[in-house]
Amino acid sequence: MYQHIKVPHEGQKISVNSDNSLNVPDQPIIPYIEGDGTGYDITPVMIQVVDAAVEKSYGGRRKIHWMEIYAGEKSTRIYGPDVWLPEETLHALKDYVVSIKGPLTTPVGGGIRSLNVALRQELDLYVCLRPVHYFKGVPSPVKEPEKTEMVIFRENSEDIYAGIEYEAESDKAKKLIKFLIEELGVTKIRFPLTSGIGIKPVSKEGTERLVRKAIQYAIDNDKPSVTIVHKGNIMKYTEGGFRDWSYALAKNEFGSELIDGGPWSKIVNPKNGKTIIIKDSIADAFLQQILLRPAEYSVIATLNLNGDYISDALAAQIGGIGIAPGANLSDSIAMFEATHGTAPKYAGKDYVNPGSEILSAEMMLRHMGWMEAADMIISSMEKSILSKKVTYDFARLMDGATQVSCSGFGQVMIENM
Ligand SMILES: NC(=O)C1=CN([C@@H]2O[C@H](COP(=O)(O)OP(=O)(O)OC[C@H]3O[C@@H](n4cnc5c(N)ncnc54)[C@H](OP(=O)(O)O)[C@@H]3O)[C@@H](O)[C@H]2O)C=CC1
Ligand SMILES: O=C(O)CCC(=O)C(=O)O
Ligand SMILES: [Mg+2]
Repeated sequence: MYQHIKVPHEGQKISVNSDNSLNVPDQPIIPYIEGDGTGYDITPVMIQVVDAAVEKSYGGRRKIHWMEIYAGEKSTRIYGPDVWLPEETLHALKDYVVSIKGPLTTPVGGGIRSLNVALRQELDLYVCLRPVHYFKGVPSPVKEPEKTEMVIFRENSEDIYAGIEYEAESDKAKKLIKFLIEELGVTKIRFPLTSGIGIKPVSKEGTERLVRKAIQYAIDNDKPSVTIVHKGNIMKYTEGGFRDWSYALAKNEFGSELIDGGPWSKIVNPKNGKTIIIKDSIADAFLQQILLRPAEYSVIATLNLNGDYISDALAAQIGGIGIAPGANLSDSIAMFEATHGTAPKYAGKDYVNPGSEILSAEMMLRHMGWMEAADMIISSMEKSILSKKVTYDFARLMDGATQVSCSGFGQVMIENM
C-alpha cells in the first residue's frame, strides 16, 4: 500500500525474467513523474501522443495504465516541504520496472543535490543512453546535419556526479585538504585555505559494465565503430583508466585485435562478419571533430560529465534539446527521460517542444517490444516536422513555419498518425 500513489484499478505490472528479458502484459501499469518547470507542459502531451499511438496501433488490445508517482517540487507539495524523493517513489520505480520522467530542477551552488542523479544512483541505472538522430526538415546550425548519427553511452553512476564535494572553508574541506597535504604530500592546491574540493571516483567495474553495453549495442545494431571519449591525458587514473579498461575489455571479452600496433583495435561482428573499430578520442578534440567530421563517429562510450556535455552539444547539431531523447538503464530497470532540463522561463506557458519527452516514450515503447506504436511515433514526428507546424524552437529557424504550442504540436502529431 502506498501513502499517496494511486495504483490504477486496471492493468498489471511488467516483470523481469531471470535472463533480464521483460514480460510485458497488454495492459501494463507505467509509473511517470510529471517533472518540474516545463515538465508540467510536456508530460501530459507525451501521454496523449503515446495513448493515441498505442490505440491506433493495437485498436484497444493494448493500453497503458499510467500511474503518477512523485519527485521534486510536486513531491514537496504532496508529502511535505522536505520530501523531494519519497521512498515509495523509489519502490514503485523498482517494482514496476519501466517508467518515464519529466525533468527535475537542481539548484546551482547550494540547496538539494540533483534528484535526477539520485534516481540514477539509487536504482543503479548505470547506462544513460542518448541516441542522436536527425529528422529531415529540422533546422540545424550545421550544413549536413544528417551526417550526425550517433548513440551516446554515458556512464551514469560515478565520476564527479557521485557528489563527494565539500564547500570551501568548511570543516570537511579543511580536513580533506590537510590530509592531502600532510599524508599524501600534495603541493599543488594553489589556494588551500579557500578551495572547495571534489572527488572523482571512476572504477574498473563501472567502466566495464558501461563499455560492455556500448560494444554489444554496436554488434546488435550493425554499427561501424565505438569511440571511447575521455580526458585521460590530464586525469590519468580516472579518465585514463576509463580508456585503458575499455580497450582491455574489448580485447578480453570481444576478442579485439590491435590496428597498426594500437591503441585502436577492431573486432569482427559475430552477427554479420563486419569490422567494428574500437577507437578513442580526447574529449576536447572530440568536441571539434563531431562538428567537422561527424560521419566518422557512431557509438560513443564516455564518462558521466563528458557525456552530459556531449549530449547537449550533439543535440544542438540535429536541431536542439527540444528533440533529444534518452533512457537510464540498469540490467533490469529502465527509466526514460528527455535530455533537456526544466527550462523554467517557459514553465506553464504551453510553449516548449514536447519532442524530447515524446521520443523518450518512443524508446520506452521499443524497449517494451511495442514496435508498431514506436514506429508510428517516429513516422508521425517525421510528417509533423515536414508539415512545418512546429514549436518555437524550430519555427524561429524555419522558413514558412507555422508556430504551434506544446499541446498544439501534440495534436499535430496525433493527426499525422
Ligand atoms: N534530466 C533532468 O531532469 C535535467 C534537469 N536539468 C535541470 O533543469 C534546470 C534548468 O536547466 P538549464 O541549464 O536551463 O537547461 P534546460 O535544458 O532546462 O534549458 C536550456 C535551454 O534549452 C532549451 N530547451 C530546453 N527544453 C526545451 C524544450 N522542451 N523545447 C525547446 N527548447 C528547450 C531552451 O532554449 P532557448 O532559451 O534557446 O529557448 C532553454 O532555455 C536546472 O535546474 C537543471 O539542473 C537540466 C538538465 C537535465
Ligand atoms: O540533474 C540535473 O539537474 C542535470 C542533469 C543533466 O544535465 C543531464 O542528465 O543531462
Ligand atoms: Mg545535461
